[in-house]
Amino acid sequence: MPGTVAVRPYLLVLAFDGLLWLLVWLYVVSSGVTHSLGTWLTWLWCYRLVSLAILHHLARFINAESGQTVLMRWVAALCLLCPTYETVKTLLPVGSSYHCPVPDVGTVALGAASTSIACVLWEYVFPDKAKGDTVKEKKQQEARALLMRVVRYAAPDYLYLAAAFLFLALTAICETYIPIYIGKVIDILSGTYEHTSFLWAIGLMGLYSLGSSLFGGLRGGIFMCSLCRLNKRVRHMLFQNLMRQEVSFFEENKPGSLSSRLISDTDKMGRSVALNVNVLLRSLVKTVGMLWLMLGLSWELTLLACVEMPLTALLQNNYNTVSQTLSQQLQDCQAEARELASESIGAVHMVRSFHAERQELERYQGALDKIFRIKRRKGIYSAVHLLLRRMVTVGLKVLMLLQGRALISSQRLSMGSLLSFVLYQKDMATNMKHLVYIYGDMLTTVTASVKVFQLLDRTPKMREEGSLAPPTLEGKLAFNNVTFSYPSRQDVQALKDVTLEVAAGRMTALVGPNGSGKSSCVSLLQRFYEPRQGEVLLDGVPLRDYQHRYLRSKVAVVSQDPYLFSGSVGYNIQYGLQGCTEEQVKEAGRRANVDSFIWDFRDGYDTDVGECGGQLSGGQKQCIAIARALVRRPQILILDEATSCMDVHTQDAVQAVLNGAKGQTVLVIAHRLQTVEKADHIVFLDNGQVVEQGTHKELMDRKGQYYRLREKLFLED
Ligand SMILES: Nc1ncnc2c1ncn2[C@@H]1O[C@H](COP(=O)(O)OP(=O)(O)OP(=O)(O)O)[C@@H](O)[C@H]1O
Repeated sequence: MPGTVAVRPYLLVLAFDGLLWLLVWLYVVSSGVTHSLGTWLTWLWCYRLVSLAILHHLARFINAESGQTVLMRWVAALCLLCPTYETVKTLLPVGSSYHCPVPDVGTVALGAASTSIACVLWEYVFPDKAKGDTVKEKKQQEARALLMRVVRYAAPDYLYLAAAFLFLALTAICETYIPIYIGKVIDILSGTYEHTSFLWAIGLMGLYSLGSSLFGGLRGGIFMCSLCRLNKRVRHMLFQNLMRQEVSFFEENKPGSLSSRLISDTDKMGRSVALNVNVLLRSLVKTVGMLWLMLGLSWELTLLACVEMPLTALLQNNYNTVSQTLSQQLQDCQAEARELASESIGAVHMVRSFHAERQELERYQGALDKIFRIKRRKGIYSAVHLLLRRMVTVGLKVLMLLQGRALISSQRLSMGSLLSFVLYQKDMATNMKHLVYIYGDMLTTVTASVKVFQLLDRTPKMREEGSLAPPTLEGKLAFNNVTFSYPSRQDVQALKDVTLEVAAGRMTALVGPNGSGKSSCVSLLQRFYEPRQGEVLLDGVPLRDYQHRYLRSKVAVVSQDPYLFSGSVGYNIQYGLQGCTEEQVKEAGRRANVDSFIWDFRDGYDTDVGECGGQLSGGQKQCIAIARALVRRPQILILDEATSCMDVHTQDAVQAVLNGAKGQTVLVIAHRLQTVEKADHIVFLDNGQVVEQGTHKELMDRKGQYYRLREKLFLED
């Protein structure tokens, strides 16, 4: 509406509405009808609903294309404001003396003016264009869409919200009436004292104060409760969606920033939107009520008070633009500092052993300096803004007091009324400020919420899982001309046209120098990534055609540095398995040589492993990880240097168990010649390519790379 929408249709609708009112006034004056209040209100509602239908069609007729929605919204507000206002007025004590059957010209004009101002403000804050042209317009649209989305998420709590809004409105109404009674008390005290009037005024003032505190408390409590529920809901959805994402997503997004989105941003989003809506509604109810009461006291002073609004709005709008950019920068810098701190603290052993404390301190200091600079700029802008706003406020207050004095001298205003007015004006300025400020706050929230919603909307980049889950599986794996690059390093090929076979029920070893692509093969077998070209097959069928759950139950992987969750040893062994018995856990533990150390712990399998298994040695963690794989009785077992931290004795014991598994396909990556020698088939990888393959004897006889590099490849036993 502002600036871009033609004013003509609005003027035409207004003129037509004026005509309708004129007919009503003429009819009432000429017929001299008198109705009861209830009948009259029903009549007024019917009349305005009919007006709505007429004006709606008129608006459509005169403005077929642009600005339709805005115009329609304005027409609806214009028609319904008057009966709503009259209805509310009859419910309030001050309005109870009301008996005029038709709203006068002033009320109708005020209604039209308030509707227009409200619509301009609304369109200004939330423009309704399908496509925003400028960055600012796009941001405003985003804010609107976001608000609607948060409102949708809050929908299940509609009963709580309805109660909270009811109490909010009651609080605002009670607060609005307090200054009127303060003014009355002053007038009674400064004029001829009437005890009954004084008691009434004091009593009503107390009653309104009590009501505002009581309803305010109820409103706050209920809002908090629904806010907590909203937070819980959004966090649950976000975590659920994060869990669905592909592995490369977690390589590109650091855990620190993801958990920050999950915890602080969701909280900020819910809190800020809820608070904004809360303040917005309260300010709106109070502003309308106060405007009405202020007009009753003096229209000249009301006009002066209203001048403050556009000036403050202008200042606030400029400040919001700067503040929003700075807030976004601040948020990014804070996330960076948090990330840095958690990385350094998490890797404190590494930092200590490399004597890198100073370096880490400097990095953190750099991040803190950035935050400080942004905060300083924010502070300066805020101070200048505050100064300008104060100057406007004080200037207008002086003008108002001068006018107030003139009104009192001409006996058009009492001292008490001036006091009530000053109290209203102060409150009014705050409410106006809130109404304008909320827009800025909403935009600031967008920067936090947009990221939350981006994460909520993100669909995993892995192809959908298949539906295959055959009852029996042979266990034959094959790579057919597989070429693969990590998503975070697209330009480097980790695997180049790899073709290899892992025979069912046999043991195959992958060997090669560091960075040759062994672990990348394992990652593809786990379907953490998709090959860029070629296929990874299980029993001749592409891996992606199998159900995820099925694959996880048939293929178990043990890595060199297994992750243990905080909890007991038993919990870690049966992690992700449902219906696993204690006997099965212990049996797997026995086979994986967990027994060699578990009984030294007082609580046996109930011993807590500490955060990330920090209370266990590397070898012990590997034993538990092997037990975790064995308890699943997988058809295919993949060991990626899974015994590297174990002592020779433990390695031999575990290896004996693994070798003894009949019919199980085993793919092993190892740096011990003894392990590799025993494999039925050895695949030698170098620089992402298969260079040689065969049995140990065949490869030794060939005297190729395997033969030449074996001293470099294998550790001394
Ligand atoms: N997550 C990753 N993101 C990007 N590149 C990676 C990632 N993991 C490995 N690479 C790169 O892929 C290539 C193959 O690495 P891979 O880990 O498969 O080698 P490897 O043979 O298992 O080495 P090692 O014996 O040292 O474990 C290397 O160049 C490595 O830098």
